[in-house]
Amino acid sequence: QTEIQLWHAMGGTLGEKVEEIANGFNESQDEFTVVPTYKGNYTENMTAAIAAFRAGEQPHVVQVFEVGTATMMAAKGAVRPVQGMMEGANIEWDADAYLPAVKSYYTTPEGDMLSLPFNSSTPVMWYNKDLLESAGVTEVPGTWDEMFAAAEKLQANGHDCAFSFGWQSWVMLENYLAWHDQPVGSKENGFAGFDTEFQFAESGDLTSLLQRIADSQEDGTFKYGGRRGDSLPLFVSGECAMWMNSSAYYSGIKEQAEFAFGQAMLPVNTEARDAAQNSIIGGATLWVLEGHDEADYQGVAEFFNYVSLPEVQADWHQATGYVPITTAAYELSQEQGFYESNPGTDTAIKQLSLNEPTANSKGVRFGNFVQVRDVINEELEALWAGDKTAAEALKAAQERGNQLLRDFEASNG
Ligand SMILES: O=P(O)(O)OC[C@H](O)CO
Repeated sequence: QTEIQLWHAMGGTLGEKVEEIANGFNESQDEFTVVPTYKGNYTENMTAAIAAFRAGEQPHVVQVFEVGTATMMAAKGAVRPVQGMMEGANIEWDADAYLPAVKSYYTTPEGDMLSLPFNSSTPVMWYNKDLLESAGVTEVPGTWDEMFAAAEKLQANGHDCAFSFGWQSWVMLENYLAWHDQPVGSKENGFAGFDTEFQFAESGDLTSLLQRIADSQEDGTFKYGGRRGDSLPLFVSGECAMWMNSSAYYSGIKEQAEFAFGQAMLPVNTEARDAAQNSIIGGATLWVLEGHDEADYQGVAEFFNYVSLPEVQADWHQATGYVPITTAAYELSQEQGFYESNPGTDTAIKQLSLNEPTANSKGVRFGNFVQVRDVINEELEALWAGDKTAAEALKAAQERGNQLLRDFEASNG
């Protein structure tokens, strides 16, 4: 049997689920064996794969978060585009089966799919029903003013920490701007060319909101809990009543929370609850690396086809909170009554498709974005620590980010 190496970044229950999918594929045929290996978080996994490629020891498939898209696109010669691989393989495959909001993030301007959507998510607002109810918050906050009003009620009820969030650049900057139909950067957020510049520091309402959040640490309204999902314990322990982060924390929250929880759309920063645009995806896709025997790619293509099967996708979606990546998997989940039995679990997909995406809300594609995210993290941490104002932090992040964009452009044309 031919082994297909798959490097991924899914820890805990998500990792177990990846193993389950690989086993399912391995049992479905007898020519190929997919071997999944957990390589750490998204950045660590991507860095490991790039280093392995240079050493000629790369896996066939690597899971890369949406942030690494431009970097992978620029790695010509290292990456085998999925569209060509699938069409060249001996399988029946339909690129149109994938949800447009998901697929468009990973396609070339010519419409060719570069990597396989596997685990796509979007940030939602997780809330502790028990805490909100006992504080007399009868409606889940839909606007930022309502968030702060809920915080007052929680405090009056003796409860500090109204909210926290994780993946802060993704949730509070990239998605905040898409949700309010404002640009993160020029050139359609980088989709129309690498000669783009960041513009996020020019959003007056984002600046004021971040300052308001930083100031609200004083009375315990907001509590910063670290990067990525590091603040999950603040929510599942019941310390913070609301938590904005990926829909893909569903399995972790279900497993750990000893209270009734729900998920709702992100708050809007205006009086009008229905003013929201649409949120943008996150999560990751599967990229195929060059350098293996030609026959191996038939196995990769078969595995990708298996991963995309309605029943495999629907099960993955329902277990994890990642959105169903094909229309058929979404419809199957509806038919199975999953959303009726688990209210709120369609929040992510509804929020992603709330409106026809605009140039500001179809996604972001910036060079060196893994490094830019680090810069944004550092600057926002300076804001939470009280070392900078929101305006200073955003301005510094924008200037440092623009330098990274220019470096990327210089090395990739
Ligand atoms: O936790 P995930 O997998 O939904 O990913 C969150 C962010 O998109 C990562 O950039």
